[in-house]
Amino acid sequence: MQVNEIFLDRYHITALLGSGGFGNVYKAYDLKSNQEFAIKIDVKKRNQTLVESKILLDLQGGEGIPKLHTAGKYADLSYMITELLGPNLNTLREDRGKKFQLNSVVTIGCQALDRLEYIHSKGYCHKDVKPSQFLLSLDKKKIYVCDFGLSCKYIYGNSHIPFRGHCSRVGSPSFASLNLHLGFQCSRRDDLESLSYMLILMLKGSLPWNQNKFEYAEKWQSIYGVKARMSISSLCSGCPAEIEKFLSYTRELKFEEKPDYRYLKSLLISAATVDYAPEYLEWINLDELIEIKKKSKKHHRNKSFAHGEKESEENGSFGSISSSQKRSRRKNIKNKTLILKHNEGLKEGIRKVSTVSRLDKTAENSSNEKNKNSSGELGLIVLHKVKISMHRKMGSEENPNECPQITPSEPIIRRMMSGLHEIDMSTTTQIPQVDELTPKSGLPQLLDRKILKDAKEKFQETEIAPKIIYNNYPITRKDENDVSRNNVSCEKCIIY
Ligand SMILES: Nc1ncnc2c1ncn2[C@@H]1O[C@H](COP(=O)(O)OP(=O)(O)OP(=O)(O)O)[C@@H](O)[C@H]1O
Repeated sequence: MQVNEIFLDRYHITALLGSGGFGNVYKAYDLKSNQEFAIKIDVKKRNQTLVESKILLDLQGGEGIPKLHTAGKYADLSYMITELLGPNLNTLREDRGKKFQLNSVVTIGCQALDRLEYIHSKGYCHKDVKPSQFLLSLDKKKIYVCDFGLSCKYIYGNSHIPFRGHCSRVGSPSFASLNLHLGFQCSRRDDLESLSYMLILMLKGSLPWNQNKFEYAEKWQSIYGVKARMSISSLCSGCPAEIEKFLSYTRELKFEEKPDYRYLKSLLISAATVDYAPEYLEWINLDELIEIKKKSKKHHRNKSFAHGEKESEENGSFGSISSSQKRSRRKNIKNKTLILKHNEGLKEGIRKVSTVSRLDKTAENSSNEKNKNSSGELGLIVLHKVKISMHRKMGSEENPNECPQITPSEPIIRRMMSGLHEIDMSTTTQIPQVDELTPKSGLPQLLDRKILKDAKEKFQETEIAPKIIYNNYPITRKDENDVSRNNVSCEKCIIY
């Protein structure tokens, strides 16, 4: 196939987009529909593209999965025609000085996790996770995953495939998990370990085992030697600590274990800088980002309406809070305070808690944006840093009306202490009740000294960072430095 040829009497080949182990991918203009497509042609004549198109068909409908237009055989070549996408992350990385900014890596990582979770939910492992398999959408705002040529089923019906050794090693050795190097059967964990290496590469600009050029025959062995010997901390040196945790977690997963995608995502979010904006990608300018956020807010609002939630449409309204509270909220933004404030209308629990946080200029703009449009519902808040801590005391003698922090109710603390990983704050039973949060009630009855003491010890002696989920938004991060005398433990959260 050559550029300028007409394929199937219909597709004018306009450029070669990429070529890999199995075939070439071309950009083509469809003379019939006047649309552009990507055509993958199996130059090795092994029908690999047909196999891939069947997997892609199974995955259709998932976010960030390229739409399959058609597939078939032409002479002895198999081909697959899909939605045209933008550049892959590896080309982009090379063009941008080999690295991406931390916050871009967080967005890429979160979206890649979503894509992998979706693929896994369909019973497949991708098996070749690396930056060149992740493509940007044409507007460069979203990450797609492509190339299912090596993908395989890990689950049939409800049964996980059995563990097997002595498997042939395929894919890219640079991103292969240690278990793939050892010839172990691929399962979900391997995709995630590969994703860890991809994140490290995007943050650091190189991987230690790629310093030397190895011959293909010795590549798997030589790379394994470096990868297996190197400690996780040296491999992740220069990266946020969360990346180290990310890699450790993925390496510790058992063959059949279902990965905790939410936990991994919350690690990434915690690694971001304070001014992180969801969906941030360094090549998108700020105006576009605000547009994306507005759209997602609108989407969320529509969803809230669909669930029958009442919403104030008044501009500048914060739901049911009073004008003095609005003023104080604005003041807090101005004063750069980081406070989770409660208001009088706590009957609806955490939904009525207004979050005030001033992080930086971007965050402030976003806060104002939110002030104009949203109902003050926590799930809608973007770019806000929130502190949720377990306080013995609510308010203070001098200012009893001030309620600087939320006190999780006893069941929440108990669940945290029992080592439970997730605390779902979106269900009413777990939302702190009015009485517990009313400053006048003084010490919340349920939080007795013993519970606080035990919880404190538990948090200090272990590395447990319980996840607080609100409306499916993971909002957790344990902040070890923030354990003050009166606090049991503090969770620094980013709600996104
Ligand atoms: N839908 C698409 N739109 C635009 N470019 C694409 C598309 N699909 C693939 N490409 C480009 O072609 C490259 C190779 O595609 P793909 O990974 O599917 O082929 P492959 O032969 O399996 O490659 P490899 O052996 O390197 O994994 C991608 O990295 C990407 O840059």
